[in-house]
Amino acid sequence: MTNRTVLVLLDPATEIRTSALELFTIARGLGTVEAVALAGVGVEVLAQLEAYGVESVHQAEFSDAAGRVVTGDERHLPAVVAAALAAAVRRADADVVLLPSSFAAKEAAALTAHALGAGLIIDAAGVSEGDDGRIVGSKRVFAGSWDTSCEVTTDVAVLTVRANAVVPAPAAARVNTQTEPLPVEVPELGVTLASREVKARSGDRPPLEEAAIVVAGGRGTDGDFGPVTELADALGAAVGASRDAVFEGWWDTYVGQTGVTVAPRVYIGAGISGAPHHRGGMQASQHIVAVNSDPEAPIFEICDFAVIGELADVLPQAAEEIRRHKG
Ligand SMILES: Cc1cc2nc3c(=O)[nH]c(=O)nc-3n(C[C@H](O)[C@H](O)[C@H](O)COP(=O)(O)OP(=O)(O)OC[C@H]3O[C@@H](n4cnc5c(N)ncnc54)[C@H](O)[C@@H]3O)c2cc1C
Repeated sequence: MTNRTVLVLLDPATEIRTSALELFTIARGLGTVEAVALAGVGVEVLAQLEAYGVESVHQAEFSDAAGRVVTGDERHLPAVVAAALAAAVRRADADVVLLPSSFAAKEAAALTAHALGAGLIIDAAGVSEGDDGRIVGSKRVFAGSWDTSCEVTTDVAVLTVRANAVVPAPAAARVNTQTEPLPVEVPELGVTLASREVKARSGDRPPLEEAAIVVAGGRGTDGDFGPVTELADALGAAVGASRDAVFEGWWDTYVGQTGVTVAPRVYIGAGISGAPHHRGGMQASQHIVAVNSDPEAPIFEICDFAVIGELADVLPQAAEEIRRHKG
């Protein structure tokens, strides 16, 4: 491992999400880890940064061109986040910037790379060091049909990394994280932020995009998502659906090429045929389990574990067994 500095975006600064812990875990394998926060971090956040081996945190302090302090929601606009990241890279002489793969973070990553003349990889499923010491991002493309490795040839590499790329793990030893103010001038935006609403997460289920396990139901449920949600809750999984199931009004969010793209550790598709449009949004999953009553269903061609059977029989049995093991 060469002596490089890796910056990780920490947004929000008030809590540490699993996606940030995954990025810190990846960053430790690449070099010295530092975080960039869009506000001051609290004691609890600092304790987690110490546990994950983050040597320092650059706490952005925004001001406008006239020197007035900026503390509003515009701090989260991609152009403003990019200004903070670029300032942090210049100050820390950093080599790598890691961000999660949310839509806003991808835009911020592109703007940061543009400002720094850096190489950019979006939606990496893994980040490593190549034989020549350069940063390599691996990703699945073309609806999961190709695995690619991209080497960054510029001095600075900016990458957004998909959720579940690694299992988050604390550092072998805690560090004493230093906090440092990072003065950032908010750029000329050309837009005015009218409102920003952070959506409350529904129930106890993880968000579909980030979940380590996803259970999805299709037309084969015939409108009864009870067995799907029962298994999901036994596993602590997110619930998804096929587009047809959503168009029938049986669920609200669908997985697929025109829906949400997921790449969990385990994807369970129940009563889903595995049409190309659906596969495009889930084929990058690490393990695919399919439950279908038709032995000829196309989803069986891409799954790791196939269950031929009625989902109303199979899923409750699986949920029961999981609850028993947990108990
Ligand atoms: C432009 C475009 C974009 C699209 N984008 C998407 C997208 O992003 N995501 C998406 O999902 N779809 C998308 N679609 C639709 C897609 O092509 C398929 O029509 C859809 O995915 C099929 O949904 P399904 O698998 O639930 O239904 P079906 O194809 O009808 O499959 C149902 C399956 O359930 C099985 N089954 C039936 N009863 C049972 C039972 N009791 N127990 C177990 N199994 C059972 C059947 O054997 C069958 O395999 C798109 C289509 C178009 C035209």
